[in-house]
Amino acid sequence: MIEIDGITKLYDGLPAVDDVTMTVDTGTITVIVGTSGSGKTTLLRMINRLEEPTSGSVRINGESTQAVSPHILRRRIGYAIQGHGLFPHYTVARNIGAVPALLKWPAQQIAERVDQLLTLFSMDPAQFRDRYPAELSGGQQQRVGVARALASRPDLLLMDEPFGALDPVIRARAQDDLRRIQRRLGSTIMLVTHDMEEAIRLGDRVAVMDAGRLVQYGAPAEIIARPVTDFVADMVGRVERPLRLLSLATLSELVEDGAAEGEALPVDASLRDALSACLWTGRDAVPVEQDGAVIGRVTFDAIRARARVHP
Ligand SMILES: Nc1ncnc2c1ncn2[C@@H]1O[C@H](COP(=O)(O)OP(=O)(O)OP(=O)(O)O)[C@@H](O)[C@H]1O
Repeated sequence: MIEIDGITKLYDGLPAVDDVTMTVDTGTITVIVGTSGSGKTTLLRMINRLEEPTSGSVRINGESTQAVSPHILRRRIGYAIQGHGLFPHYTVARNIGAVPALLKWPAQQIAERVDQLLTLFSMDPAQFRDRYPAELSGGQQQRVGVARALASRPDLLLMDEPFGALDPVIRARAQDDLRRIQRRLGSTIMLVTHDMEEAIRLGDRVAVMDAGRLVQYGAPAEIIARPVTDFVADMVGRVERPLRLLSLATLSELVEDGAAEGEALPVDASLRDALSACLWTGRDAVPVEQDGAVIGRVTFDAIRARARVHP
């Protein structure tokens, strides 16, 4: 568990981060979202002490970050940034194994970990482990950057706009990969973005920052349905609220007995996908499949009822 208690950072007497208190549960993704200059990066960098707080404290699994020297702390906390920050003269394997090597893991264990992570990120180890960063695509470099940050099984992974440089298709895939890998490894992740769509897609919890303050902290559905300030409502996008809610729910919630025409959608597709399929093909319902067999349908009416946000 990460406990951030009354943390503040002043630059020239002005607060970049203003008295933020929040708790992050182990094994979850927390996304910090806000406009430019709202203090997201400064908050993140105070957790691994790349910035020292003016006041307040951070505890990781009960231990104050001030009780550990910064360079030891940073070996325990993974850090991934936009543009990946890979060492250009190291191979992929050496980049990923950099922190385990500092921690003096045996070579065999490092090699196994490198191959395991490359495989998790859908990169064939035999093909990629000996390449240099310049021999990878942008999306592959970004995946190696995240693999490197996860290599030593850190207590916590901090990610600052990790997907900022990627095109929308690769970005969506990178988000799905991260989610899948985080679930698999049980990692605790804090991720900064200015993109509410990304926050909702990735976050178990979303922390909205405005002018250095934490204005709302909750599950994505709660932020969408009950924004506490106009600023949060604007960040969510008032018009898009029902669509965002639908993107959080899967067909499994609304599947019912009965037949429907046309191509089936998988039971773990989002209700937003089902709505889109209904609108695109003019259907009142779509069939739902699981393991290759149709198990029922989801109706347009049920989706519409589910999307209503009660004021
Ligand atoms: N080293 C510094 N010296 C002075 N002011 C700083 C410094 N670093 C950040 N700031 C100021 O602190 C505020 C918060 O910056 P921060 O980088 O944390 O915001 P952010 O939400 O991450 O923004 P962005 O999305 O643009 O990266 C800004 O007003 C910024 O100008």
